[in-house]
Formats: sequence, structure tokens, C-alpha cells
Amino acid sequence: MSGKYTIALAGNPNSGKTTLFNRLTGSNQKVGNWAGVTIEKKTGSYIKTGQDGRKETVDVVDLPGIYSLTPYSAEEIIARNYIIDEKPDLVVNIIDATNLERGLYLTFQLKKLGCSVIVALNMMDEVEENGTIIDFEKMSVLLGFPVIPISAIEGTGISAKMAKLMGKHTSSVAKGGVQKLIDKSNDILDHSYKNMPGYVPGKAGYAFDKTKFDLSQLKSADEIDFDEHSSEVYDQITKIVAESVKQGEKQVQAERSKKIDALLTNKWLGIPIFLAIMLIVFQLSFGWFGSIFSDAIDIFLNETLAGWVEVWFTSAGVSDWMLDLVVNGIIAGVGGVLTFVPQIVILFIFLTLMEDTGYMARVAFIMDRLFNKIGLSGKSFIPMIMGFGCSVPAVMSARTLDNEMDRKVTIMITPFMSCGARLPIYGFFIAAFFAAHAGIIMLFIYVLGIVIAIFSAWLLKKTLFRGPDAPFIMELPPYRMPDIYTYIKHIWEKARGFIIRAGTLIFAMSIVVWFLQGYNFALKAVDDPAESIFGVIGSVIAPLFGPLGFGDWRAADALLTGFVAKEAVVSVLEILYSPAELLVSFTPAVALSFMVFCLLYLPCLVAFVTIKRELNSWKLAVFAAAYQTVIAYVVAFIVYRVALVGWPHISMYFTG
Ligand SMILES: Nc1nc2c(ncn2[C@@H]2O[C@H](COP(=O)(O)OP(=O)(O)OP(=O)(O)O)[C@@H](O)[C@H]2O)c(=O)[nH]1
Ligand SMILES: [Mg+2]
Repeated sequence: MSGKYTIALAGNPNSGKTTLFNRLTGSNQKVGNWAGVTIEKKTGSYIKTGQDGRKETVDVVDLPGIYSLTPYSAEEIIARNYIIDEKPDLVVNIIDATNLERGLYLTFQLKKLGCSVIVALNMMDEVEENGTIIDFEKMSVLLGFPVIPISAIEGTGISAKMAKLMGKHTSSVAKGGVQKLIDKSNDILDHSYKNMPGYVPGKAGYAFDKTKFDLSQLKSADEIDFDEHSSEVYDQITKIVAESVKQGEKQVQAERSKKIDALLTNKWLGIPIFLAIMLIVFQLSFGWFGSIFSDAIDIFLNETLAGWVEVWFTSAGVSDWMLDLVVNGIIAGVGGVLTFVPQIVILFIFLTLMEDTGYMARVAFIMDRLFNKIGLSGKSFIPMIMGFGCSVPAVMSARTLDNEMDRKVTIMITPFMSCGARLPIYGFFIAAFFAAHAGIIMLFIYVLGIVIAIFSAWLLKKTLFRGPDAPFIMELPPYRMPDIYTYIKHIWEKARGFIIRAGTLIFAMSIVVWFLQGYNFALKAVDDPAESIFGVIGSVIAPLFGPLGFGDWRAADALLTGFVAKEAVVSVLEILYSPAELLVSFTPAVALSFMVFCLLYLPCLVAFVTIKRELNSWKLAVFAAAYQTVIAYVVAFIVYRVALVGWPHISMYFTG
């Protein structure tokens, strides 16, 4: 970090720190409606104009949520250590104003530490909706820190109407809560840069008593017992809240959420409703809409674009091998992945919506009952849900589990959740074999992943990773409307990331694959790809997959390259098979078995390295990968055998 000043954003989980961070710095970090979204510190910056008129950079650090400075889990320790060791110039303490009592506990600890603090009362829009009135000026006098009401999601503070109710001058308080927070922060930074602030709340504005504060008096964190006198602190908090808050009549968000939850988290209906929602989502993304766009892209790339290239290359006299490389290597390989961008985008439009509204937290809550039976806490389900996006951040988010055994087990089972990069594989086979059953096949794959993950958790907990059951009280945030701007930006980022990977990694791999299937070990071009380098390597391992139905060297090679990146499986299939050959090698039963194997077998390289890092052990990481591959083999075998007999019968019932 290079800025002149550093501001740290600290507060309880799910209080809106990242939302504010994104607003202050123009970043696009992940926001979600549940506790524990941010697990690593993230930095950004904004420019302020200094007192002498010069531009100065202010670094802003977004921290994982904490309830106190005596933390338990890894990501909480990151936040605590940052505040204590890095000594930011200013801590912006973000408090969910609908949950003041809990938030203020941390404020008192920050005070004990002697940080300079601004309290940002967030979610003021919800506070107003409830008719609650907070006298933030009084609160700031009682706390000894400036208190500024904001709505990070809207960028405002409080409305004109509310200001009037509070008897304030509408023009000065109603506008720009976040802007006011920035101004106040800058103000404090300007003053405290040379003198640590001995902060005295004044009547008009805030004054600094420079004489009162002496750096040498700052206690080191180790000398402070943060939780000492905690019951007195709670008494003080109760008093402050009683004096500065006039509770509204209503509890709008809580009541609304309660009504929705009566249905969605119902003991009996919860799981069926979840499955029904997923079925509709899959049918929408892979069945009805997605395939229209995908077909269009497919025709454009493989017919129109390939046709142009052929005409152009032939007229320009480009050599045959080059034409083959571009059309049958690059366009086939990269195009095979790009074709599925619409499906992926549509799926993520729904998955992200489920996360942002708070529904995914409910799914974890529903699962909690089930998980408790196998001795794992429902908290493990959050990393698993994140695994629907990408295993890498999902595995990392297992840090929120404070029980070491649970964390290890969660890391090992998270890759069973079907990540975004595997979607093209399903899209590929659905288009070829299951066009009429898109929704139900996708649901089968996803649910199979969840079931195998839960089964594995049970197995691992029973055998190798025995540990105490973690008591866990799941906290459900109120349902919220996502911020449309962040929402769209997130979907765009996902799509962009996917397209960039296709244009770089998959592009490069397509060239390599094209070469491997066209040349032999003597580096001579071959007519029959079976004699190529790829053909020889594939033939060696292919027999292993015979019992699963795909003992074909081409399928074996596709699986091998899948270790580098899962999308590459589709690229290889596109390069090696013509549509006619595909129908010879694969049947619906084989395709199903292949999809299941892809779902479960060892994760991609980056995920593997992440697992190794998070488990901090090569041995365990290799064990995890081996376990996943064995499970993949066994389950694909069973699915294949069942589908051989059953699919013709089953398919009749599920035409979509
Ligand atoms: N109504 C309302 N919702 C908000 C506001 N600020 C944030 N949110 C929502 O609150 C939820 C949590 O926001 P985040 O920014 O992810 O919270 P966080 O403090 O970073 O959470 P962790 O990283 O889990 O500690 C999201 O659903 C946001 O859209 C606000 O001012 N008003
Ligand atoms: Mg966050």
C-alpha cells in the first residue's frame, strides 16, 4: 500500500462493510446477504484533497466481519491483527443500525485499544422503514466518537422526512450520508496525521484535544484484556441505546422475513421448495432460454466464422495445416467453451439473486438440521454453496469454520459441488443427448454433488477426522433486495472472467491439443489421430474407463486435460470428435456416466493448489484428490449401470 493514509473498515459480519468499500473505492468485491462473505482483507483507495490543496491517496481496507477483538476463526484473526498490528490511521466502525446493541460491543473494544474511530450507522433505510429514530448526535457524545448515519447501498444518510421528524435542518443532514462520512474521515485524517487524536466530541463539529493524547501512552494490545468487564460494557451499551434511540412501532424487515420463512424454511417444505426452485432455474438456463442463444453462437462460430476463415485463408494461400489449426483447433476448442456463455450467465443471474436476497443463507439453515445429524455444522454449507461458482474461493471460505476438523472436512467435500467451469461439459452433452430433459439432468447432477458431499462428510467425520460436534446457531439475515448496480456488475464480472479464460488458457490449450492429436512422438504429422501423441497416451489409460462406458482414448484425454481447467474437457471433445463420431462413442447412458465422473473427479489444478495451501499439507491434499477420484469412479460406474437399464424408462417421464 502506498497511500498517505489508511482507513480500515471494521464491524460485525453482514453489516455492509464491503458494500461501503465498493462505494468508496469503486471496487467490485463480493457482497452477499449472509455472515462471513469477506474472508480476506481487501484494499482499494480513493483520492482526497489535502489541506494544502494537493491530492493525497487514502487506502481503504475492507476487513472480514468480527464481533469482538478476541476472535476465534481464521478470518476474524486477520481482521483483529490488521487493526492491532498495522494501526490504520482511522477505523470506520460499521454498525448495522437495526442491530445496535450487538454492533456497539466492538466499538467499545476499539475504544479500549485507543484507535481513532468513526462510527457509521449503516442500513438507515431499514431503520427508517421501521419508524425508529436515532439521535446520532447524542449517541456520538455518549460514545465519544463521531456517529454518522448512512445507507451504504443507497449512498445516502437519512431522508428529509426523517430529518424533519428529528427536528434537524433538512438540508444539512438529509443528503449524502456516505459523502459526509468521507468528509468527516478526511477531516480526522488531516488532524490526526501528526497527533493521535484525543477525541472530544464538541457541540458544533468535533474538536481535537491535541494535548490530551500521547502516543507513548498507547497500550500494546497484549496488555489489554478486551473482554474484561464485559457485563459492564453491555450495561453501558444498553444505556446509550436507551438514551439515543426511539424504537419504532414496526419491525418491517423482520416481520416480512418471518412470513416468507414460514414457507421457505418450513420443516417439511423447505427441501422440496429448494429442489423445485433449482429445477426451474436449470430449465430456464439450460432448457428454454439458454439453448437459443447457445445455438446461435454455435452456428456463428462453427459455420459462419469458420466459413469466412476458410475462404479467406484459401484465397490468401495460407497453408493447410494453418487452416486446420485455426478451424479445427482454435475455433473448435475456444468456441466449444464460448458457446455456453449464455447458459452460464443465465444460471448465475439466478444463483447470485438467491445469494443476495438471503435465500442461500436459508438453504444453509435448512441443511443445518441434516448436517447436525452427521456432526457437521450448517456453517459448512456456505462454502459448499459458494462452490457452485468456483471451488477456489469456496475452499478458502471454509476459514469461517472455527473447528479445525470441520474445516478440513469441508475443504475436502467442497469440490463435489459443481463449479461454473464444469457447466460447458453438461451443456455439451445436454445439447447432444438430453435436449428434452435439460432441467432434470442438471438437477440430478447438482443434487448428486450435494449428496456425495454430505455422504463424504459423514464418512470422513466418522473415520479420519473425528472431532467434537460444533454447536452453531445459524443467524438468518432479513431478506433484502440486492443493489441492482452491484448485481449487474457481478454477473458481468463472472461472464468476463469466463470469456477471458476461454481467450487465454483455453486458447493456448486448444493449440497444444491440436498439435498433440495431429503429430506423433517423432513430431511427424499423422493421418489417423489414434497414432498421434494424444492417441498413444489416451490409449494407455482409456481401458481404465471401460467399465464406466467411455473407454475411448479421446474421452480419456479430455479427462486428463480437465485437470488443468475443467472447460478444457469440452474443448478437447470438440477438437477430437465430429458430431457423427460423438454419437458412435457416446450413448445417453455413457454421457451421463461421463458427466458424473467430471462432476466428482479431482478438481482443477488451481483448486488443488488452494486445497493444499488451506490444508497446509501435501499429504492431505493428495489424499483429497485421490478420494474424490475414487468416489467419481464408483459413482459413475453405478450411474452407468443404472442408466443402461433405466434411462429409456426414466426419460419417458421427464420430458421438459
Ligand atoms: N437495506 C440495506 N442493505 C444493505 C446496506 N448496506 C449493505 N446492505 C446489504 O447487506 C448485505 C451485507 O452486505 P456486505 O457488504 O456483504 O456486508 P459485510 O459487512 O461486508 O459482510 P461480511 O463480509 O460477511 O462481514 C448485502 O445483502 C447488502 O446488499 C444498506 O445500507 N441498506
Ligand atoms: Mg464483506
